[in-house]
Amino acid sequence: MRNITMTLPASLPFVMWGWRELLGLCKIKVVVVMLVCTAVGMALATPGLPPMSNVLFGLAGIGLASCGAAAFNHVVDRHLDAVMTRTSRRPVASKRLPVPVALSWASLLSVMGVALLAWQVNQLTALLTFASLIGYALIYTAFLKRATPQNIVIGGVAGAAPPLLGWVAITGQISPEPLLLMLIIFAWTPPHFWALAIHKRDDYARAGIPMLPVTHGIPFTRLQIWLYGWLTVLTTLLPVMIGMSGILYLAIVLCLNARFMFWNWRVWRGQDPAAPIGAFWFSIRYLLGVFAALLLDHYAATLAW
Ligand code: HEM
Ligand SMILES: CC(C)=CCC/C(C)=C/CC/C(C)=C/COP(=O)(O)OP(=O)(O)O
Repeated sequence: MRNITMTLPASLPFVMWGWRELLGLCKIKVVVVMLVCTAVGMALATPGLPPMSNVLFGLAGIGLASCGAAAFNHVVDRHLDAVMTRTSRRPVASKRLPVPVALSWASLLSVMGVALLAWQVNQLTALLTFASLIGYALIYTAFLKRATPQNIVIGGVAGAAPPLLGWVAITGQISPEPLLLMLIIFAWTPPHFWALAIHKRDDYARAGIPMLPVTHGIPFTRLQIWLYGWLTVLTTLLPVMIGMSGILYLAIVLCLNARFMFWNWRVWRGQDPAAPIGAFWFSIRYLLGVFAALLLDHYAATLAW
């Protein structure tokens, strides 16, 4: 008895420390934004409210699988992460968390996420989520990231999947509308990431990762951000063109697009060294804004009926 009361409080800090490190593998903030995009995909899939059990189990399963994918990324990239200042303090890169523990955690989250989707949502959502997981954790992280400056463009397909996953979790089938939402995130990924890559160019060069600013230089990357920025803006107009969203969405998105392109223009001009990191942070608020506008417009139209 005495032993138990002694060991329990003594082991508590270890347990707490362990959970903090394990959560640190999950890229929680990125996953939360992905789940917002997933939830919007779910909402837009049906005129009224989507079935609550599909929403809850869908978000839980997709969230767990995304955290699992992020944890695999920490394991696969540990040697690269250790070299870059931005990532060197990560749990596996800094050797605070042993690789087998991180691998078990990544596998547990991934299996739980995909199994939950197959069991409580539908097979197609489970399959597409599994494909996104493999796309990010294996194809992007283990191969593309080290192989080509187009890594994030191709790998962006996996990151762009959340609205499709959300839609399929409700309807059980793939339709053009969620593919269009996916296209918005796909086009947005290069301005989102390359802005950060310009800011952290030396980090990527030191780690030998062929990101665009390293292989083709910063002026060329600035131009690509400007061009992909315009492509993103065009994709955000497609929901209106196909009658999926209305005037409220258009009004909000025009304002967001003006601000987004102002940041991208500042990056393109290349006169302000703080512009790339500013554009990176704005890109996240921009994406959240576009998806919030889709949601708002959808429910405003439903209420008007
Ligand atoms: C292949 C596609 C993508 C690449 C290469 C990429 C890259 C990155 C990188 C390198 C960071 C910095 C992370 C850090 O400092 O820990 C970041 C941050 C972030 N990304 Fe992305 N990203 C991608 C797709 C996405 C998608 C699809 C979303 C959401 C739908 C997203 C949302 C975010 C958010 C919210 C942050 C800020 C995290 C924080 O505050 O710590 N990203 N991204
Ligand atoms: C199931 C599903 C939807 C999976 C998607 C999983 C997921 C968390 C994607 C995030 C995209 C992202 C942050 C890429 C950066 O990786 P990086 O290795 O280039 O960045 P880093 O250097 O910060 O690790």
